[in-house]
Amino acid sequence: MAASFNPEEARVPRAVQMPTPPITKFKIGLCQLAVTADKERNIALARKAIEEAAQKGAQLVLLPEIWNSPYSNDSFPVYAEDIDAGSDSSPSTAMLSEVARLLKITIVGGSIPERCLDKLYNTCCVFGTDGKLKAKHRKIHLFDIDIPGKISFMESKTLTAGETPTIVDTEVGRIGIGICYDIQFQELAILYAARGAHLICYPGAFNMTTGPLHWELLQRARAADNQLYVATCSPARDAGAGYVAWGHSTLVGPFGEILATTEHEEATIISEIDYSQIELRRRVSK
Ligand SMILES: NC(=O)CCC(=O)C(=O)O
Repeated sequence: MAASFNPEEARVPRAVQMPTPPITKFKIGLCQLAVTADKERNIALARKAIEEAAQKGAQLVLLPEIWNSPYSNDSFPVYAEDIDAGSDSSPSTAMLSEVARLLKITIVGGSIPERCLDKLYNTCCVFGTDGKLKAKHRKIHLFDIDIPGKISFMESKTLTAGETPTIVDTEVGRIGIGICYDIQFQELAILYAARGAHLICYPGAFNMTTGPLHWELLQRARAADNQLYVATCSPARDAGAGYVAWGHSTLVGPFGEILATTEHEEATIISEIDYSQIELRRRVSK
């Protein structure tokens, strides 16, 4: 006998009570950076892009996954920084801290390879308007892929997986953090929504195989399912790199709508976030 299905019993309330954000409307800047093998240049370029975004009114700036180093297992150990050992050991995060403080903006600092004791992580640092480190997210789901003739990459060859979700209260609302492949795991986004996130930021470097298939789809799905904002930021595409990034940094609203996006070249997107849209979304479709 077929089991009967009662949609009323099956229905789970989706609308989660969210905390009142400190600000309802603000501009976000997504800096799609051209990453090179020259770390100092990468840091200088990131600084310039952040300053330009802030000049255009961005109160929150998001950087790409692995923006200070080429995205490769050979590079991760060479470019890795000890974030907890202070600014001398981590010029990349020292720069982020300084610009966040000087410009009084919140920075979700993409990710860099992090060295901690004998381990390496793919780590995102969040800085508040006072320049203080508010949170550190270590990529939980390492990207191991092998599609014959298309793409093969094993982050787990050099990196260790993070163990904890990261949700942080900032001057621009409650933000959940995921790094790239973390976006494939809906349960992480559900958890952030359940904990009252207004926005999930995913620095990410999808590639020429999975980018066209999944990048936009996943961002819109995470935003629409959880009725919140999703922001992503990729490195710009370098067709000559060992790993070719898809680009297409994007902001998606709580209805699953694309609010702003770009192609694959170096670019900074400035777009508005309006958290009253989350309430509206949750009122119209409980
Ligand atoms: N850097 C990454 O985690 C890439 C993830 C990706 O491309 C995917 O398909 O997922």
